[in-house]
Formats: sequence, structure tokens, C-alpha cells
Amino acid sequence: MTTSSLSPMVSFTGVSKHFPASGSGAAFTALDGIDYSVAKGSITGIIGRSGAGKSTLIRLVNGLEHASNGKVLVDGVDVGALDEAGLRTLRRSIGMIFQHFNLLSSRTVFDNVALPLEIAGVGKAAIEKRVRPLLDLVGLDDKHARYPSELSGGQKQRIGIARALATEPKLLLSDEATSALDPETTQSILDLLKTINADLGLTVLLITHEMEVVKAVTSDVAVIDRGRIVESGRTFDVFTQPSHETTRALLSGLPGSKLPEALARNLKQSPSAGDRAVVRLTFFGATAERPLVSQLISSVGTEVNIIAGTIDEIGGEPYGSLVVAYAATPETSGRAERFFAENGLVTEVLGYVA
Ligand SMILES: Nc1ncnc2c1ncn2[C@@H]1O[C@H](COP(=O)(O)OP(=O)(O)OP(=O)(O)O)[C@@H](O)[C@H]1O
Repeated sequence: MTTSSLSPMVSFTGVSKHFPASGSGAAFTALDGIDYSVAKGSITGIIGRSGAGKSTLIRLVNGLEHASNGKVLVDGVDVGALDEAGLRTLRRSIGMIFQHFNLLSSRTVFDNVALPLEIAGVGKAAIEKRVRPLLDLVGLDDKHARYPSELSGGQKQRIGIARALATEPKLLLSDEATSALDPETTQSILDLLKTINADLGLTVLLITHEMEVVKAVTSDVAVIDRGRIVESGRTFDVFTQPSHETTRALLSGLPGSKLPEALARNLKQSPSAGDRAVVRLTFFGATAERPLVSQLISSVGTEVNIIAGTIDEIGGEPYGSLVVAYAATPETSGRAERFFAENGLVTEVLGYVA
């Protein structure tokens, strides 16, 4: 069964969030008509520029904020209709991890992980039974008597994850959980999230400004821009064929997407006589196996420069991206476009250079 055939873990229907004016601050619409579903069992990423509304969206899920309009359902439960007791129950079914870990420095590792269970009124013996396997799961059972100050950033996040899992949630919210970590530690935390997702069937909803993280770990992604979802779908599809300007801008920092700086600086929107067109080609599956470059050169019948290129994979699916430049005359452009269409290549004209 695919994840999308299940009822969603989270659904937003017509959700808006308006913050009223306060003091010197003007009223602000942080979310504006969000319709989106997070599939059960998925690892879904929400990406967007700073201030786009990502944190507000995630705070609606655990009831820390309330929607001004529309409905937020978590596993079918209408979050906006819950009273305080209902919210407490909901929050026990949702784990959360944070950029700065939010561990209590005065508590040992064990006691940090035990905290949500103590709050839920779980007895000592049951806490012992639950916490040690969790510490084992995150690979830190040997650190149970240590204090957060004695741990590395990656270890602190592992404890944050163990704590988030203590009440056996069905949904894990991650707010920039790897943003304070170095790339290697980030990778190990992402591997842990993938394991938890696969082994425990936990749905993960993460917000991040790190496109590498989204690429490495998510199955689905939604792009938010000024309070609206402007693009969403399978991460592979959105990342290899972004349709919205905001998505393209967010992805432009990924290795292989970056143009050499001098070229990027000199890119023009429209060609002058003698200019070359700079075009990104994206290819998938069987296309990736064909000798495209030599075929392109013989089809276009002129010099084709390769400017940047990468072969990579998203969620285990390979794709390639190649940036080429060729004379921007009507004849060559026509021949190139025919070649791209005949070979099913996804293309984007990035601009023109002299
Ligand atoms: N309590 C509040 N009162 C007024 N405005 C708010 C409040 N909370 C958030 N906002 C505004 O709503 C917008 C969205 O904020 P939000 O924190 O959701 O963005 P974000 O995408 O998570 O940004 P970042 O990546 O910088 O954390 C921002 O312009 C922010 O100033």
C-alpha cells in the first residue's frame, strides 16, 4: 500500500492565521488559505524563506496556535475543537524536536527522556522500562547518567529524539532539528529519523531551510511562500522539476545547481546578437543512460559547452542535471528544442551570456 492511499496524518483545509495588530506591530496574515495533507508514514518537508509561515504552520498542528479560519485535523481529530484536556492528549501523540534541543540542563539524560512520561503520570517502573530501550534506540544507553552539558550537539539531538518518542507518538514534528549540526552529524541524525520512520511507522513533518536535508530524508515536500503553499508533491518531482520561482530560488544553492559565479553574474534575461543560451537539462531514469551530450552536439550542429553537471539521487531515484550553453540563434535554438522534446528532457532556459 502506498502512503498516499491512507487517510492523512495531518490535513489543513482552508487554513488561515491572522495575527492582530499589537503595540507598534501591524496586523499580519501569516497563513493564507492552506490546503495540504501530510500522508501517514511519510517524511514530509515544509520549506520556504524566512518568515514564510513554516513555524506558524507547525504550531497549528500541536495546538500552540489556533487557526483563524479553516480546519487542522491530526489523524482525523479537529485540533481547533479541542479543550485543554484534549490538547494534552493530542500533544502526547505528537513528539517534537528543536534546533537547540531544549534539554533541561539540571536533569540527567535519563531524566530528560523520562520527563514527558512523568508529566503523563507514568509510574517509575514503567518509565525505567520505556526509557532504557529508547536510549538504546538512539545509541546512547551508556550516557544515561550524564548531563546535557557533557554531550555533543549530535548526542543532544539524539536525546531530544528519544524524549520526543517517549510517549509513543504517531507524529514527529521537527523544527530545524539539524540546523545547528555539522554535515556529518546531520547525516547521522537524518539516518536515525529514517530508521524511526521505517521501523516505528512514525510520520515525520519537518521544517528546515536546509535543502540538502529535504533531499536526503523526505518523501514529500511542500513549498510555502508568504503564507501560501505554492508547490507540493513528491520530493523527487518537486526537486527535479520545480515549477515555482520560490522553489527554484530555494534549490539554487544545492550542489550541482549552482552556476559558476562569474557566469551567474553575467546572465541576461534576453539575448543580444552573438549571445549563447544557458540551459539546464534535467534527465531521469532511462534518459540518464543515453549518450545525450554527443547526440545534442550532433543535433544542434554547433559548439555546445558544458558548464555544470551533476548526477545524484533523491530517495534512491537517480537523476542528472546538466547546464549547457550554445549559440542563441533561432536555428540552433530550434534544433536544440526539437532535440530536447524528442528525448523527453526537462529544460529550463536560465538566461543568456555573451
Ligand atoms: N505571534 C505573532 N504575532 C505577530 N506576527 C507573528 C507572530 N508569529 C509569527 N508572526 C509573523 O508571521 C510570519 C511567519 O512567521 P513564521 O515564524 O511562521 O515564519 P517561518 O517561515 O517559520 O520563518 P523562519 O524560517 O525565519 O523561522 C512572520 O512574518 C512573523 O513575523
